[in-house]
Amino acid sequence: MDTSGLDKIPVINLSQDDATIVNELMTAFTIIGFATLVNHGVPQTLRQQTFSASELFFQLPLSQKLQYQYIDQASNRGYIRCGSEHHDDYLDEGKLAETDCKETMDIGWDSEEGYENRWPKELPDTTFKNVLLEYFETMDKLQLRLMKYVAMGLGLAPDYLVQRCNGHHENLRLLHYPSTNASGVRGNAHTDFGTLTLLVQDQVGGLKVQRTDGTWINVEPTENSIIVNVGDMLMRWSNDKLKATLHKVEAPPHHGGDIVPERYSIAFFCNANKDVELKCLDTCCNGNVTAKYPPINAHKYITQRLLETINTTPADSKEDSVPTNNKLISEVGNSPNNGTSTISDIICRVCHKQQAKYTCPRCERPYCSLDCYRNHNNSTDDGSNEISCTEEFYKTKVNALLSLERKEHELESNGILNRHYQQQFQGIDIATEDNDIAAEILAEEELYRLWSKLEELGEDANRAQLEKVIPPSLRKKLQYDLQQGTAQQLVLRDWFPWWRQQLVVGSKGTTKSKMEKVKRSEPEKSSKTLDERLLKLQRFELLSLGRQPSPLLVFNLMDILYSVCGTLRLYHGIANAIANEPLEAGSTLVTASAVLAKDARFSSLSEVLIHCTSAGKGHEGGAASWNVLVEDVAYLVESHRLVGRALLEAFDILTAARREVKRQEDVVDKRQRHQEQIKQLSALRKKIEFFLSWSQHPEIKTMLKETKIKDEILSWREQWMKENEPQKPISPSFEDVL
Ligand SMILES: O=C(O)CCC(=O)C(=O)O
Ligand SMILES: [Fe+2]
Repeated sequence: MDTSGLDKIPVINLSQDDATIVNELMTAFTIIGFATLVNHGVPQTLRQQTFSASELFFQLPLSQKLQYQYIDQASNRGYIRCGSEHHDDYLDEGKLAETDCKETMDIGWDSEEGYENRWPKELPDTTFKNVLLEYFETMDKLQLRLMKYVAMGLGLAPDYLVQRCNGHHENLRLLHYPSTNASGVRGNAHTDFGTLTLLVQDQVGGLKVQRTDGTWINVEPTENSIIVNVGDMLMRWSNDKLKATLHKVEAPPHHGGDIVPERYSIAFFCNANKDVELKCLDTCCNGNVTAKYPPINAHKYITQRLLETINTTPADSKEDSVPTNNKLISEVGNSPNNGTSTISDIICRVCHKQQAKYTCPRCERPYCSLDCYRNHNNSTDDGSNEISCTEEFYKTKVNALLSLERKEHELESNGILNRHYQQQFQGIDIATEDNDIAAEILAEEELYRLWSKLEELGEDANRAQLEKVIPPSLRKKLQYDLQQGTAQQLVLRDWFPWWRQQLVVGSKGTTKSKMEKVKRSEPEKSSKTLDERLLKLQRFELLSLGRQPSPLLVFNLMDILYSVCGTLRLYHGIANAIANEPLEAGSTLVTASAVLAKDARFSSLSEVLIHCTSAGKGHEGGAASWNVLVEDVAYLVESHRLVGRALLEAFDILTAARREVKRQEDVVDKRQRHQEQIKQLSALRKKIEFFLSWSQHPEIKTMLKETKIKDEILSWREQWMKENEPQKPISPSFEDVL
């Protein structure tokens, strides 16, 4: 329906009779997806107390707020600093993505098992935690009341949606938009993800809702009203009958001076229960109306949307870094050196800090350094937001090239498949054939030039075309480079060990090594479904014939984790390991763990750690030295979720390796050997499964949390390093990359 004539969003009085409310609400939701609620029953004092709580929190120094930082999208709780959220889907044509100019604090249902709200110790419960919990409950009641009306309006039983939205799968978000010297966007245009959002705003204003003709309606602040809007989840559920409308926050035009004041708002995002399958409601797809969206699990949907939006690792490793959005004047309570930097067109459009020196040949985005070049993503011209530049693209190209090379080599070498692709290049004697060229590693600029040539070819380039673009001499160089790992590092997406991400987030006073500078972490598939997968694990008692879990197993677990960390580092994460080198990754994983490879048993901390100091051999050419990996293990073992994730990734690597062996079985006549490998891999998977279910046993969870195992490992490591010659990393080049 055309809303170009609409100049304000409808106001609905909730003290009317139900039938009238249903009618008005449905009209508002089907036309514009927004309404202003009055007489809603939420006490004015509670609203004021909640705003005061929010102010108290955001006025804390940044260093303190960062102690309560958002950890991950599955938990969806904690503080997110300015510049961490982006909404690239709805950019105006030709506009570059900018992060939102707001900081937020997210609070979930306080009694949810496995997730904890990050209550700031600096603020008394009476003025913060208790107030927010009361607000949470009050808003929950209001949303359930509204869901009843929505169900009635959609022709469903009144409690149909209530029953599916009463699981406290909600998220109370405090928002603070710091003062700014620039007019323009403070929060980019977006639709909300959930069912309904209940929003209250202070008197500064700036919220705008899009009309069908692309213009915007101002949502003026009014005392004591609540704005409600439809989110994508409800839009999908209702098959687009109810509209999730684009909205954004802009700095108001002027406020008597150059500086636009800070703004506070409070959003209560409501979602369907975690286990709800979101599929078109029966009353919304009948007759000749078909469902527009495929069914999806509610929790998965939200987590996925959050992953696309929130970057949990912006400049967080550096407390005092300038926020990525250039418009900030100051973050309240922050040091004055968080000041403005006026942007000109030649400021790097990736980090927004340095002067831009180069322009991406593909998207013409100015950037300052190789790092920024690697990190820049850009929406395509048609706004479809595919990652069209950088590593994804190059990776596809190089993979295409590699697979051609592979095929050829396989034929030449009589179908030998079970080999690392780097080994395949040994068939070509680079050093003797073309010594001069091969000896030097392909310069980065040269690689980029090559990439852009490849790009011109398009996705379906055939071998002849590739050969034309990549002359034989250059191919040798590229192969050599791949062999050396240099090109691989260029083509692989930056990967940062996810367990270290938590380290940067959490622990104050930890010595920060070079590795801990945060890079973009891998939003891995497995992490999205981590909790679902952990919950599905067989109970430990069932696997171990009713025996109680032995706490001594933790030493064997450490040996496995040591190997998992080394493998993931070496292969730049699970996604890459599985997609490109499942067999090699599987074999690294197994050989570097004495428990997996030799069924070894460790019975004390020092026994396993001494083993680790020498187990680097298992990671020949590996990604990090033993002391880094031992530190990795220390950070993993204190959380059953992190242990669970690491083991699940080990499990996935073994599964992928097994799949690869099976695939080869079809091609190569080596059935018996392959059958044995498959058996071994299956047995190893079982072993990992055993450790998985052990690590999620309630007693073990508590043990991991409460014992000082992390500290013991770290102090053992310090001591060992003092007493023994500090060992050099096995492969410093990988460390440098990290
Ligand atoms: O701050 C506001 O007024 C709007 C916030 C918003 O739209 C959101 O967080 O989804
Ligand atoms: Fe929103």
